[in-house]
Amino acid sequence: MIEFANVTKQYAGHGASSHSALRDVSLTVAKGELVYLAGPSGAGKSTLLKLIAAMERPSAGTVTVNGTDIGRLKHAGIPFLRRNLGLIFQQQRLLTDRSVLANVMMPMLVTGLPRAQSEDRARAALDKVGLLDRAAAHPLALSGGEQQRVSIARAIVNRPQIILADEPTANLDRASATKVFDALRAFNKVGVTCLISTHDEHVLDSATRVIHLRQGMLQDGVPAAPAQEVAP
Ligand SMILES: Nc1ncnc2c1ncn2[C@@H]1O[C@H](COP(=O)(O)OP(=O)(O)OP(=O)(O)O)[C@@H](O)[C@H]1O
Repeated sequence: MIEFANVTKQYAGHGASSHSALRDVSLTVAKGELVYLAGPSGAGKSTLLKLIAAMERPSAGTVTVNGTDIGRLKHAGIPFLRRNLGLIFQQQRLLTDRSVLANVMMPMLVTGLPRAQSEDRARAALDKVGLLDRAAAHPLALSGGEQQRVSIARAIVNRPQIILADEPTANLDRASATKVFDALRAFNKVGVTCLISTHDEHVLDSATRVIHLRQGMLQDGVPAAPAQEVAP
């Protein structure tokens, strides 16, 4: 379970007079939910996801992830938190000097899982995102959408309870974006909680839950329809 209670985030360098990246945000995401984050550029979507992953700390309020208070989490506790998180962020690009398979094996090798077992699980993950036949390829030989699906495979190999994806379909065409969202939805179907920021209207229109942010604040429900013209 993820809980934000009156969370404000102000980055260092943001003066007192400037706006906060998040302002007094309270929300709950239950285990197994699929939630999209929507809002214009700069609305605070990435900040919200980074707070869950302890990549940032709240300036005020509390962020709780599976009972852990992120604001009080010691540095040494971060790897334990992240073990339950599958992160799909722009900063975590694939390593281009090794194969797709090696990229997906990496999170398991760093936790000390034996190589043979890591390879089996990496192949199974690549199969789930429809890319097993590209295991030996190098990431740069793949399309943007395929690379993003490899990132998803890499994010889920350690069987996280929660997937956080920050605009996973930015710069992808419709067909590639559909495959990326299908892969994420498939993991949600087997019980993984998913939080996905996106501008993709296609996906937002059919979503069961969308959190709208604007200038760091939650917008309740769907944005209001444009004002009706009043007949003279
Ligand atoms: N590391 C940082 N230092 C200072 N300000 C930051 C930092 N990261 C984000 N901000 C500011 O916080 C606000 C929210 O940014 P954030 O990246 O969370 O928005 P976003 O909704 O994810 O935007 P986008 O859709 O463009 O990715 C913006 O005003 C941004 O400039």
